[in-house]
Amino acid sequence: MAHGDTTGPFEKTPGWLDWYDGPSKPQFQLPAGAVDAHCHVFGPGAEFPYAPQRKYTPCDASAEQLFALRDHLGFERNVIVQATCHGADNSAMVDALRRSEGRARGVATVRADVTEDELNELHESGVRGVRFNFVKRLVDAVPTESLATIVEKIAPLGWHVVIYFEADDLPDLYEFFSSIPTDVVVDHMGRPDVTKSPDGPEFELFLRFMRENPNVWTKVTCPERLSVAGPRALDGEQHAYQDVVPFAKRVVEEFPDRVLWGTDWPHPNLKDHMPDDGLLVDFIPQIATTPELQEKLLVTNPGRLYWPEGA
Ligand SMILES: O=C(O)/C=C(\CC(=O)C(=O)O)C(=O)O
Repeated sequence: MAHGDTTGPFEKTPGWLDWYDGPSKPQFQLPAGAVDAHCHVFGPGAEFPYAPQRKYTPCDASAEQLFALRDHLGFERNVIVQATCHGADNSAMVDALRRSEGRARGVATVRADVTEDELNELHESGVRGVRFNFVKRLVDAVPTESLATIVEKIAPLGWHVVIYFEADDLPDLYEFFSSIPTDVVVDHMGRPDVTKSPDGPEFELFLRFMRENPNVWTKVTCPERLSVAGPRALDGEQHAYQDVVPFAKRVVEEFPDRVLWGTDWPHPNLKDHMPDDGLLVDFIPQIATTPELQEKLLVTNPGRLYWPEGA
């Protein structure tokens, strides 16, 4: 695939899977105003170099390519999340926000010594949150004291905190997460092990975390990352990732006003397969089964968090 060769001066991580070229048109018609609330841009590396401390080197995935996918799938807007391969240099993401003509908001990575001026500039470009990543293969650990400093700095701007962790780590992080006073958005339902029961103790802890903390939201995203048994969103499959459905459906039904959905394009670090993004959109009606739930998941909820002033 041609796009996989465009890494500029960088060499991709061996075995890297490039994003899917020529995705199908979804059969599911997205509601007007739908937001892809979790996606990334990578580079292009020749223009926005990847960070020296990165744990992976992706293929390029530019703002233009993201916006073309948005239009193809039928989304109106994007939330672009800073990817760890760019470290705390948000310039590729900010450049994409500036080019989006108000149709994208961002989630940045910042360090504890970030200044008020820098935060104001990020805000002006469309950033509305910061991401704290606890996935060990992606980042080196940052002390929670530094993260608490960041929270103090971003709270006056009305921003929220996106947290990315694996289910095994929730017990240790539960108290810290519960202490965050801003809105908190959990990536990918806290990455449950879907070979376990959705009614078992591991997922119950995550549900309890959401019940006890009304400021906590979650993205019911990444079935392609969480699924073990498939089937994969390829070759026209309309019932992909059955093993993830009970988890995501349960969350959508219990917390309809605190869920978000996104493609996760360009799907960093998938090892097994690269999904057809059109078929990924067709996953949505399996987990949000009524027009009311779909409207909240795709339009109302991301609107409240990222465009509270109105579209
Ligand atoms: O795209 C995601 O959400 C998941 C990622 C990558 C990531 O978070 C990052 O690079 O910042 C993953 O599990 O490798």
